[in-house]
Amino acid sequence: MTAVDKSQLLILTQMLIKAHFICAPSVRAAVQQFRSYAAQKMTSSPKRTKLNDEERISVLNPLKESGWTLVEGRDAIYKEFLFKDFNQAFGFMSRVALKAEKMDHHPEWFNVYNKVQVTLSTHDVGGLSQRDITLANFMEQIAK
Ligand SMILES: C[C@H](O)[C@H](O)[C@H]1CNC2=NC(N)=NC(=O)C2=N1
Repeated sequence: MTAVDKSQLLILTQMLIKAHFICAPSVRAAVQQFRSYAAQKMTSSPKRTKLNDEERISVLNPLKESGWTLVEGRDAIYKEFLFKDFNQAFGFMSRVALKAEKMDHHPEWFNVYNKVQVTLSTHDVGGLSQRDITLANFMEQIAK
């Protein structure tokens, strides 16, 4: 390596170090933002498109066995949950509410004392989507 090469290399290295210190915090913030956006998309935001015929059979049948029914005259599913008392019912609703907010997908529901009646449908697409299935399965998990 010639002397000129060495000094050029030194200047370039110094520039890179400077650039790194100037850019690093904002780049790191952007990378962090992208990561959490991607994580959110992957973990808690299934697609908001109508279920196709195949999906209807594979994902709806298990829910039907757990007491979910198809709503008449509307592409939605329904279930009535019964708890020991209001405390249990409201605890259930609180946990579902946090999940719903995370998913940006909200149940239609009605509560009196120990009873919670739930209807799930995706208004944006005018029918059932994977989000309804995910939320219904979450309710099944925590109602046990
Ligand atoms: C603007 C906002 O993303 C939409 O209104 C979301 C909110 N929560 C929702 N919840 C339900 N159940 N269906 C939706 O289509 C829906 N859309």
